[in-house]
Amino acid sequence: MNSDQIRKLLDNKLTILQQPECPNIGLVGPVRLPVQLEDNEAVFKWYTWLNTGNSFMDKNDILESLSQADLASYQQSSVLVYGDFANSEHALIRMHSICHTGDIFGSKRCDCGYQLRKSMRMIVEHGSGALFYLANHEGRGIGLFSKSLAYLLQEEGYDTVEANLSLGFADDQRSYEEAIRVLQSLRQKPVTLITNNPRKLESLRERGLLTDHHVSIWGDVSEHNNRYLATKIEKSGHIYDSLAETALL
Ligand SMILES: Nc1nc2c(ncn2[C@@H]2O[C@H](COP(=O)(O)OP(=O)(O)OP(=O)(O)O)[C@@H](O)[C@H]2O)c(=O)[nH]1
Repeated sequence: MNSDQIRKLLDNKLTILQQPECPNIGLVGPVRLPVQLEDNEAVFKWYTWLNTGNSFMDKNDILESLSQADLASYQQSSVLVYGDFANSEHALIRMHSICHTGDIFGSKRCDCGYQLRKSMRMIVEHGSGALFYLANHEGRGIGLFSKSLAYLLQEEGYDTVEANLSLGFADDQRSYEEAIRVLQSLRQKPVTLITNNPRKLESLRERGLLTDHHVSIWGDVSEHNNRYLATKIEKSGHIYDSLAETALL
């Protein structure tokens, strides 16, 4: 197959998202993705995206530069879409920040792995929604290497916020801008966010993308993560509600 044929095959699965004064984003999908969620199999529509870092990159530029771009060294974010996400009246979404230790290894030092699996089940049970998996958010945006250093400081008594600050970072370095652009390309109606984090809510609210409520997600509390969770509430302003109260008791 020659390169023209390859381009033709991929053409309608690759979309360029353009916005004034922002780099183009190449969005690929949907790719059919059957996923095992405990006893149930759910079929998601999976999209990945690439911030081209160059506002003039088009589909051809992206395809032509792929093999030289070393994309494996710079992880890409993606989104799992479920149901009739574009048109449904009510859709649940989760903006999930990557957590190598919690999501992949099942680390008990945080609640990330629990939140990832739980929110996927919630979206499927709800019938329509999307889980954004944000690959440049590791350690609240400080990266995996720095997160391991932060963990060592935490073992010496620092809390999550103090450890980030001591390494020269802000408490939370994350931006939701890219994910919001992708969200807007997939759905125009407001969404309900699964989160306890007021900064996530504010990022979407200021764009008029939110319904007037959110769904909280607390759980998997243990001796290993109770200080981490308490710091979220006490220092990062995570919303303490009846679900938090029950989970953290
Ligand atoms: N710096 C740092 N990051 C951590 C630590 N534990 C977990 N994380 C990161 O914290 C982030 C948690 O992401 P989320 O669960 O999406 O976000 P959240 O701010 O807790 O908000 P919600 O879960 O939506 O309420 C992930 O990027 C983890 O890698 C830690 O001890 N230090």
